Amino acid sequence: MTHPLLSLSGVRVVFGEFTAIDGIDLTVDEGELRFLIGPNGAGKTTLVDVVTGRTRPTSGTVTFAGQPIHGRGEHRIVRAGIGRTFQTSVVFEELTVLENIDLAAHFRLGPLALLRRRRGVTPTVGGVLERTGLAPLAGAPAGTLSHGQRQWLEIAMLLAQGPRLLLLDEPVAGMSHTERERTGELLTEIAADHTVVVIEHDMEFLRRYARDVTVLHEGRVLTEGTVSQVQADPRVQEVYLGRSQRTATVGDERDTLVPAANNEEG
Ligand SMILES: Nc1ncnc2c1ncn2[C@@H]1O[C@H](COP(=O)(O)OP(=O)(O)OP(=O)(O)O)[C@@H](O)[C@H]1O
Repeated sequence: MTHPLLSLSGVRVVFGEFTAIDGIDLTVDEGELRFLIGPNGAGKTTLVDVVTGRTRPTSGTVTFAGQPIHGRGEHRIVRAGIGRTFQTSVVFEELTVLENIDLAAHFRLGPLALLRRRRGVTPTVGGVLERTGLAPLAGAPAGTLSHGQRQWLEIAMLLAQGPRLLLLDEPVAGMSHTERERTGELLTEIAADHTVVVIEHDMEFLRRYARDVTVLHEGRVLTEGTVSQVQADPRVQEVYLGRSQRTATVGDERDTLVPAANNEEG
């Protein structure tokens, strides 16, 4: 039986005169790999900001593992077991891969744990290095990593904090084909023992690795379902294709959904 790990109920976020999130109800069950999609400005990042305590909801509730967490600060939410990556990198470039992961592992435990930090590779850090394929690069300064390796380092830093829920913001943006494949495999593997929510624009990646998808539009949940179901939904096509007809420029394929007829799985 599945249990909701994360529940949002009636969440609204208003910035001045602008309503970025307009009454969202959303449930993510323990063990899910959920993709969150939607055109630019749909409210995806704001939603993640609300869950992670970066933005306080104007109204509504957020419950994690049965506890209300809306209104808690970011550090407390990390300690409760929610971790996120950002669109922009947060690694310390001059520190090695190992040092970055080690710092992240101690961050959740608080300032005293950081001060008492021992030299060497703890079992947690060693396990994360192996899992993310970064073990051979443990001694390399983070500043020397490729774009893909840096993204894996950020995922490794999250894993080192031992979260139950990971929120990943566009993990394959800017990656090569090979790096995307490796990231897809890594996400699938991480989802075997974590709950994972991924914001992603890359539709090829979505078709390949997504199970359940929630589509946001103008601060609301437009629809939810499997990749095939949401691709076949005329409202989803309208939102994406309507938008791309109005604003897309040549080469801007980020938000283009392939129509259902082209969906091999459908
Ligand atoms: N601090 C803020 N103040 C005012 N408006 C904001 C603020 N943060 C976000 N917004 C607005 O809220 C809307 C939703 O933004 P959000 O970044 O959540 O969308 P998104 O779906 O993540 O888009 P993208 O795919 O472009 O990242 C946008 O119109 C954005 O301009």
